[in-house]
Amino acid sequence: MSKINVYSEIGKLKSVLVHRPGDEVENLVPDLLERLLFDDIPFKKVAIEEHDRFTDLLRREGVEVLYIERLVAEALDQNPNLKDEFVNKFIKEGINDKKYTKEFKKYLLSLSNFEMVNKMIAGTKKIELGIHDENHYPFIADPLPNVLFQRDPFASVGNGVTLHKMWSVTRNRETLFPDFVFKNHSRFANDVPHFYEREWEEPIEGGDIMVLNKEILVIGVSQRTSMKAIERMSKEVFAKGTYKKILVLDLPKTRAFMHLDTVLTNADYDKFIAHPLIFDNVDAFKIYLITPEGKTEIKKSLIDVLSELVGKSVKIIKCGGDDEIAAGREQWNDGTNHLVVAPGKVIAYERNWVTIDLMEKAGIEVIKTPSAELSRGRGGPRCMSMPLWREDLKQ
Ligand SMILES: NC(=[NH2+])NCCC[C@H](N)C(=O)O
Repeated sequence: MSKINVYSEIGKLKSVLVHRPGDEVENLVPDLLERLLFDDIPFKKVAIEEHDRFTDLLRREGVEVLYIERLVAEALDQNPNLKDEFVNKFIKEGINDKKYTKEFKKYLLSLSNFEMVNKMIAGTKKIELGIHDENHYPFIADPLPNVLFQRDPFASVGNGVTLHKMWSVTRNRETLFPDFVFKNHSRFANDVPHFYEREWEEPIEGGDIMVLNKEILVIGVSQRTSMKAIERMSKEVFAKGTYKKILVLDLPKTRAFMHLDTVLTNADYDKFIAHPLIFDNVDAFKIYLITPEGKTEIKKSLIDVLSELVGKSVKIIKCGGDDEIAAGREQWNDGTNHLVVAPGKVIAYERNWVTIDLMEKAGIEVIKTPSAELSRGRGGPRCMSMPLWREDLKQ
């Protein structure tokens, strides 16, 4: 039996991967925010409460919630012989000053597997190891606050996964975790085809990958994902998967278009949520179709192309509606970024009430989840989750 089954964005969600926020959010200071790609410092206690609420809502929908930190620890428990190599790899990629390698390794190995994985995510300060030196940089290894966004380091595509080369140095270590889990955890090992590898050169992130159905993917070329990466991935999915077409949206390369899912998401067979930016910029981006025969530019409007691909006339719900202030505010707080739990049923940040109202009027059922602290990292319910199993769609 296959271990991953994600052939759409909307099929009933059965199993999802997340990360419960931990000490990493208390290892953020203003000077580090820009480099670590986190926009503010969340209040840890409330961020955890909000996240627990989010996962409770998922469980109520009958979804199995898995935690990346637990899966990595379990994979290490199951394969004690691989621990040394895993720790060496983490240190090699994460240590800020090689001269502390020995101390840092000794420290990590003194922890239980679960504590160690959480520590790798939380970051380690020099003072925790009793180190005081002339270099005032406080961390032996930086925190990884964006592990919260399990959408990005890998993506489930059909029965396989793409393991990503991340655009930023700060996020690249995050992919060590899913890479280890898919290769070694007994639930997945040797049974999940890889359509991309973290060692490959060109960047690609999961927020840009939309699984439209069994044969079509929609992928954004964005600040984070390059055309070359998509072309390389296309060869693998065409050869090893069920895929026949990739629709590529070549978006403007700005932070507002950080990932495709910050401006466009699917909510039902024929419904998408989009930010006005995507329509205001239609002339600024090109649309391509990649098939096994090659890449061609498509000179049609996005709505027409999507309607053709899903075989129905597509309706777009505008994030923030026609009020440009509401649109700007709600997109900033991930108003376009919903997790679909079943066709026409989504989990959304409750603060984005203008967009929620428009979705409800369009017949979408919206489950609201709190977001005062979670939204400070610039990611919504879709960014915080990676589906591992969705029921297949009745076409
Ligand atoms: N799929 C997404 N939109 N993820 C959002 C990631 C946000 C994160 N702070 C970053 O800059 O990488």
